Amino acid sequence: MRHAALIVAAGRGTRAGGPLPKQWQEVAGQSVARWTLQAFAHLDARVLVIHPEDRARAEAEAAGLDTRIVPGGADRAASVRAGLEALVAAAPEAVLIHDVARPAVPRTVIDAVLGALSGAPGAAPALPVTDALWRGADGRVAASVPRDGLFRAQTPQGFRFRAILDAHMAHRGAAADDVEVARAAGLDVAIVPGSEDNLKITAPGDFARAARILEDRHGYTARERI
Ligand SMILES: Nc1ccn([C@@H]2O[C@H](COP(=O)(O)OP(=O)(O)OP(=O)(O)O)[C@@H](O)[C@H]2O)c(=O)n1
Ligand SMILES: C[C@](O)(CO)[C@H](O)COP(=O)(O)O
Repeated sequence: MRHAALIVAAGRGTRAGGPLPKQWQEVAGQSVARWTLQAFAHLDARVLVIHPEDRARAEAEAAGLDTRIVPGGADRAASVRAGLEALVAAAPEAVLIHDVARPAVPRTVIDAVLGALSGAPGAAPALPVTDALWRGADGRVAASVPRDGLFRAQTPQGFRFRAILDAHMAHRGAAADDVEVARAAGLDVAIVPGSEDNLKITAPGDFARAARILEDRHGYTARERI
């Protein structure tokens, strides 16, 4: 087996709100989690890391997508570690670590990350910051901040499997993402072009944005699909 997808889905989606954690809510006719798993259906293997209470729902959403489901941990890094450990026996050459909450990740982004791994042990998509940046204090602009060289990080963040497994096992403390863990272990991470479509559903308004992107891309509306 060559390329595996590790989808982290053990979060509770508190900022997004709603009756269920965001990954189990529906956008454009099916759950966020199913859209995300389908985006990686062409890879050789998939691991979905979940909260233990969500197993029945996860099994239903992953039906037919040849996905191993494993319990995650208290924070994102712990969930990634659980997913990496589940892949040890399969020993893929590369693993793409992705937020379940990014259901509209384009195929071009996935391909760019995989392609860049031939030249670096890590690769991740990002978008350059284009707006002016300020530091604020007490509701007032306190300073302008140079935006040169700043990027908005996305997932999937891809790595040679052994390298990121070792990096996660050695890592202590919190990490914003897997690039931070990789860099702490001395791994070089290439930046590849991200996409505005690859939004992370974080706040309630993001469901509608994700639905618009998926409906435009797939040529139907949620109503037609049902
Ligand atoms: N213990 C955790 C926490 C987060 N995640 C995953 O990490 C990704 C990015 O996290 P975020 O968007 O912050 O999701 P939540 O933690 O679910 O959101 P919130 O902070 O609003 O509760 C998500 O796919 C989430 O499911 C995870 O697998 N395990
Ligand atoms: C990994 C990540 O998606 C990169 O943008 C992000 O750091 C995780 O989400 P959070 O909102 O920072 O918890």
